[in-house]
Amino acid sequence: MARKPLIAGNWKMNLNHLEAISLVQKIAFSLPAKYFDKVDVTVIPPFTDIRSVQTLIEGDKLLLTFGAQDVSAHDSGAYTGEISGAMLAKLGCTFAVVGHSERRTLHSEDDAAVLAKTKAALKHGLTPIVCIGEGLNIREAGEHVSYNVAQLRGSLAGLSADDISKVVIAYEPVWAIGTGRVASASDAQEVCSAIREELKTLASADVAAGVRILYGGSVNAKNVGEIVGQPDVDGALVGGASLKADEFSTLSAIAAGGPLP
Ligand SMILES: O=C[C@H](O)COP(=O)(O)O
Repeated sequence: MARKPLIAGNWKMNLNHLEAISLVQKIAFSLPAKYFDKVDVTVIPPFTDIRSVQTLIEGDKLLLTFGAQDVSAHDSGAYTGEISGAMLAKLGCTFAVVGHSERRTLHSEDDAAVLAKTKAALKHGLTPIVCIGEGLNIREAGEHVSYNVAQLRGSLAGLSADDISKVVIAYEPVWAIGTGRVASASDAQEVCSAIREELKTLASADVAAGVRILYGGSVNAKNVGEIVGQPDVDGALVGGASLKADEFSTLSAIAAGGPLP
């Protein structure tokens, strides 16, 4: 089954709302409509930028989509600091990242918490980008495949095949995030292929064939081509390189199969 590549730019805690507008304008300017037939491109700004990004994208009818870096497991109520899926959906978000390794590590989010957020995203019509990935110790012990499969099972536990068909999975080896140390294309393929195999068990072969699996970790315009050229890698979750308009547009164009902007 043909899967349209997805390039998602996770800005993390960078750029205020004015800087956000400027970056989205630059990306949109350098990626004309023809690219969007072959690649989906989304930006994932901080919560405080989302309204500005929405106004720009909807007002100018840009073909980019946007999403959030996290979503509350709760719908509403006394959860100071949290943002609900309903709020994000009302803002027009397409995606919500859940279980990013920085949330898992810095905010002690375990698979159960990630599952709850995945369910909340789905409930409100958002596409969860469910992140999994091993640390360096696991990789060096050669246990990365079983570790990622276990994290996948925990993060999707009990979801119906229909729900699983609506998620995006992002494989992000923690040792490759923000380090400049990118996994080799075959490393990425090994784990992404194991993820797809497990999705067959968790859902069905048809569902597994349709789910997009991204790689994340030091992706840039130089390495994206080889990575997304792997049979089970359907795009990238991009951190640092998504903050540079030229780099992000170029790597999105490469994922679309060209031509370069
Ligand atoms: O969400 C994105 C990933 O954490 C990758 O970040 P990076 O491209 O800066 O390594």
